[in-house]
Amino acid sequence: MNGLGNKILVVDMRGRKDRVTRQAAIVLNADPATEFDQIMAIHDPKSAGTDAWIDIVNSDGSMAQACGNGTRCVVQALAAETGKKAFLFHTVAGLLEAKEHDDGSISVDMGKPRFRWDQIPLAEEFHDTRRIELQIGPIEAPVLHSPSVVSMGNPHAIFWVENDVSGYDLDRFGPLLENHPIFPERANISVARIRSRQEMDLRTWERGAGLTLACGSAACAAAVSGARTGRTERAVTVNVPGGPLRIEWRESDDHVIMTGPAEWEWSGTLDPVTGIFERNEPESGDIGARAP
Ligand SMILES: N[C@@H](CCC[C@H](N)C(=O)O)C(=O)O
Repeated sequence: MNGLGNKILVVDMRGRKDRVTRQAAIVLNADPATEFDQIMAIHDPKSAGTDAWIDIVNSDGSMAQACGNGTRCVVQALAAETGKKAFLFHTVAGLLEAKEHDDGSISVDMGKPRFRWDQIPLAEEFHDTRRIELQIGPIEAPVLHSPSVVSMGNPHAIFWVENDVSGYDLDRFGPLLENHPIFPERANISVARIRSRQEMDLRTWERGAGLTLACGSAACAAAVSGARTGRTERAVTVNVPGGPLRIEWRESDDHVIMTGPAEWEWSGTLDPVTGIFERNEPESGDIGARAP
């Protein structure tokens, strides 16, 4: 599936006790036919009242705590299978409520952002995470500097820029910043350009996945950071290379709600241990399969 071009493999692990292995992720990502940004592995629920436990695996085989676009894909797959519209998922980061709307768009409650330096986490204490001392490029004329940092369950750094976000060499700076010692668990690195108090453009170098066409949790992180630094309102459109996402940081309960599309592409049979994969014929009726 894809969520605004974020390439997601939704893997049905229900009824099994094992998990998708790191080896399977690496094997799948090495094949252009199955390369992906994230795997969303749907497991049987671990607690009453929830619909599923979700494991999130990046294309380098590392585990992630949040994936906004992938969660929308899971909602669409399960909604197509069950006819249900509303879901409650469990991940390592906690509970996630999500629903499919009548127009096919999907909203995910991404929970509360966390701002404390040790929640993100950062390697050293910063009192104000709206702007931390971090820069890349020549000292006198840094290319990127002073990001806002926030956890949406996973760590994000948002660098505010003045120029077109596509002009920044994230292929080069992304890996350096992702692995900067200030981020002990690495971080997702984004550049954001404000268009108005209701709109911004965003490009993201994802931890464990590299440059992607969309990163839902980064869009939430940017929206929250925009509002927190006085750049934007609490409800914004975030344009990522794959298209727009609607983000609202609700005042009533501090939760961040992300709304956008998901799209089913193809299906197949996967051995989640070895990564051996066989693609199904189109229209097989597997979970998520939709009539064109
Ligand atoms: N594409 C995702 C984020 C996936 C996880 C991230 N790379 C991490 O390791 O934190 C999204 O849509 O949020």
